[in-house]
Amino acid sequence: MAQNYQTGGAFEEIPIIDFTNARSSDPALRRSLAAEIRDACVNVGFFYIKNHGIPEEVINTTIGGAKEYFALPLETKMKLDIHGSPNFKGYTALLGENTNPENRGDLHEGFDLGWEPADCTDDSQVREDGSMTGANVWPENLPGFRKDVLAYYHAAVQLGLTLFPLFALALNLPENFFEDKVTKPAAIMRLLHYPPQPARPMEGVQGIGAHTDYECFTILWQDKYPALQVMNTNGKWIDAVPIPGTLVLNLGDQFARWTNDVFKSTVHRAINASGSERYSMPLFFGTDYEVKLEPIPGCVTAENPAKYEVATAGDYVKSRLEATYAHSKVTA
Ligand SMILES: O=C(O)CCC(=O)C(=O)O
Ligand SMILES: [Fe+2]
Repeated sequence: MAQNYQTGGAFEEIPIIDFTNARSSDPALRRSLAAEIRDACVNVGFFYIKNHGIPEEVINTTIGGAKEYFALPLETKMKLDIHGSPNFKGYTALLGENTNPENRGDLHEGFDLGWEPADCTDDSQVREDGSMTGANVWPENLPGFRKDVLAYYHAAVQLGLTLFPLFALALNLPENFFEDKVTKPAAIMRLLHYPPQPARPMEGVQGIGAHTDYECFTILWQDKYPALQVMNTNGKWIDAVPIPGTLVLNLGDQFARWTNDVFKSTVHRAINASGSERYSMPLFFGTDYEVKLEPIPGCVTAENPAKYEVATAGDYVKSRLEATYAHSKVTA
């Protein structure tokens, strides 16, 4: 059935959506929340989640661990260099990543991990179901770091799983439409540290260059220092100012491809001009590796003909990650 996805003009602000009713047993409340989500996804591609349900304590402990980790000597951190990882896990040094090919490198350092059980202490339980999965790597001599980071990872994954039925409703699909497509979600989490941008930054260097995310959606925690900016359809940068107690959600390219751009994957960047050290934690929520991103029913119409080649979700993300890290790859 053809659907009418009305889009408004260029957005000037990012909506705040209250998730108190996300798990309500009342279908009318879930539907009303889905309608708000739909508006945000069709017009903005970004929204804040209020009452997201992840305890502050879990967030604070994980960020405390991130600060300790990034304070380690560079030499120690480089032992887990992401360029030595077959599955994009481990440490990215300053300028080690280049999200916008027109730039020269991103002024942040990062630590990347994927799924493993919350209480994992060895690698025997690691899942092997696509080339981005497989063992995480962990720093030595940081007691509690693995457990603390995994506590946030699993809380954010649970929040992500709550979102899929709402996205399905937002697309006028049955609530369980995505259920069999996220049985072992390819969710990649990053800890990010942005040093203050110098007053006169090197040309082509930003905290993170203008880009779209690669997966279905990203759940982002950001600290109190403003840096994130989102581009509206007029090419104007809109500040995604930190709002205490909220998370930022943005859609990525998997969803844009899957919905034939009915859901927007919006360009964004971060520039830390605050003068302070800034920390953030994105969790990129992809579907199962082998899911084919074929246009979702109702998203291809005479007015909105198919725009994308069908790709496998995992292959698509992998090719984008390879391009991101290629600029600093050390070849033997
Ligand atoms: O740190 C931020 O605010 C944004 C991070 C981001 O866009 C990303 O990692 O893809
Ligand atoms: Fe991003």
